[in-house]
Order: sequence, then C-alpha cells, then structure tokens
Amino acid sequence: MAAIVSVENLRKVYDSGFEALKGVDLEIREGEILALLGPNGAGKTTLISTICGITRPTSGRVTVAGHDVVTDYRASRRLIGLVPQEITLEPFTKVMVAARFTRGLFGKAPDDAYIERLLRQLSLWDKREAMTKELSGGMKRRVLIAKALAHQPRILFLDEPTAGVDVDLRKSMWEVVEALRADGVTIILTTHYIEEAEAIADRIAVINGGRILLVEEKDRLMRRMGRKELTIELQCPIDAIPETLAAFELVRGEDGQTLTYSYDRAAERTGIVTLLSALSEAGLVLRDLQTRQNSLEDIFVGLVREEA
Ligand SMILES: Nc1ncnc2c1ncn2[C@@H]1O[C@H](COP(=O)(O)OP(=O)(O)OP(=O)(O)O)[C@@H](O)[C@H]1O
Repeated sequence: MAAIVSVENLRKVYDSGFEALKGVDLEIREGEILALLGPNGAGKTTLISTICGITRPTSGRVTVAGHDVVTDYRASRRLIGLVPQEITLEPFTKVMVAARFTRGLFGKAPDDAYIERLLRQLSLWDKREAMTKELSGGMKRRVLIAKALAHQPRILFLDEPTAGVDVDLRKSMWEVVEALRADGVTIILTTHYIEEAEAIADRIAVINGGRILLVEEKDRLMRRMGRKELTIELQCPIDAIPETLAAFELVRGEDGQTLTYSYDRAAERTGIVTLLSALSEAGLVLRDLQTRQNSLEDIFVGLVREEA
C-alpha cells in the first residue's frame, strides 16, 4: 500500500521551549486504520495537529498525498477530516446547517443527499434541526464527526473519539469507522481504550516523550510480543517453589496455591511439557490449568514502562 501521509524527521518545539516532537518519522498507508497510542502528554495531539497544518513544525516535513502541509496548506487540508479531542461547536447552530457549512468551507459544492446519508449513518438525522447546545455529549461528538466528514475527506483523524461516550454509542461509532474504511478512507485514531484499538486497527504506532517507539502491523506485534501465561492451580498450597523448578521462573500466588508460568507463544518450544513433568517429579499435584494471552494493553504498558 502506498503512503498517503509522510512525516519526515518532524520536530516541534513550543514557544515555551518544550520539545513535544523529537524527530518523528511516520508513513501512513492509504486505506489503513492506524492507531496512535501513547500516554498523556506523549505528543499525539501535537503530531496530528501538525499533519493537519494547524500547528507549525519547527523542522522536518509533512506531506499529504504529495502536498506539503506548510507550503501547500489548502490542498493538503482539503483531503483531511479532523475530529478534535475537545468539543468545539457553535451552540446556536443547527446540526444540518453546521454540516452543510463545513462542506462549503472546503469549497465543495452543496450535496444535501450526501449530508443526509452522513447524518443518518451517525444517527443524527432526527436531530438535524436541533441546536448543538441542546444535544448530549455523545451526540455532540457525533456532530463533530459529521462536520469532519462533510467534505468527503480521504483521511480522517479521530483524536479520542470515544472519550466520555457510553458503550452503545462507542459501538456504533466503530461501525461508522468500519464503513468508512470500506469506502477506502484512511483513518488515524488515538484512544485510551486500547482494547478498541486492538479490535479495529490494522497497524499500531506507539509514541512516548515525542518519539515513535514502534510502528507495526497489529497482528505481527501481537505475535511477536504477545506472551502467554499458564496459571497452574495446585491441589495443596506450598510455602516455596521447589529448587528443581527454579529454571522455569514461576511466580507463586499469595495463597501459595497458584503458580504462573510466562512463555513466548511464538517460540517453537514453550517448555510446558517439560514443566508439567518437572512439577510431577517435584510431587506437586495439579487441580487446574488456565492460559491467558497478553493483550495489546499489556504490550503497550510494558513498552512505555521500559522507556521510562
Ligand atoms: N501550546 C503548547 N505550549 C507548550 N507546550 C505544549 C503545548 N501544547 C502541548 N504542549 C505540551 O506538549 C506535550 C505533548 O502534548 P500533546 O497534547 O501533543 O500530548 P498527547 O499525547 O495528545 O496527550 P493526551 O493523551 O493527554 O491528549 C505535553 O507535554 C504538553 O504539555
């Protein structure tokens, strides 16, 4: 897949002297869903704002479909829809009017049939004549999405789109994202709900302290870093792990009745068979066994902690 957004050695130093981006390189592929994960203050919003041409880079270069976001701002911005983290809406503007107006801002010819389809897809059609101040927080968020999509952008940035949104609405938002992907729209999202990123993203980028730590296909990342845990429940509690089992680096539960073994699920030999016979040789009787797969959240927390 070709890159639609290309970020080269991007640095951003704010007027305060704070360096929020420290040489970021990133290629966003056309048609993909890229989840940008990072702890608070990592630089996600700064990166997105710079790609969208809202924040000026200190050095480095960003192009969107070949257009430089600084020297060719209008052409690049027209291709982008941005759903900001903060809710910024004119309180007295009606939903339909807001969507139509935003489309006009980007120089697109009016297309009420498209706006209607969009509002229906976002379950806002019934509210089209309502003023934005009369809407709930979740509905306001959907209006932001409608406004971001009103000019039919090829790239959509969603900065924390589901913050403060209830479970049902979150689900319906992800359905909208899936439908956009099916239409070929490239989607970049930041979210603190890592399990959502795990479910929906094609690739994961992790940013911390203004640096990209990794960019990788989600499935590869899960295979590469996804460790598995085997929890062994014993028939009787033990005070200490027998010496003969030291090599397995087991962790004894507080009750003395469970032992946890971590292994690399990608490895050819997991060591489980050897472990089980060593347990039996040590005279331990098993009551139950359970396995658990590392989630993207575990991987993320591990990566960011390693950096700290
Ligand atoms: N206008 C500004 N002036 C000075 N520093 C800023 C400015 N905007 C952001 N920063 C700083 O830059 C760093 C990155 O902020 P940014 O908003 O990009 O992080 P983020 O990853 O989006 O965080 P969050 O998950 O909390 O939204 C933070 O330390 C922040 O305090």
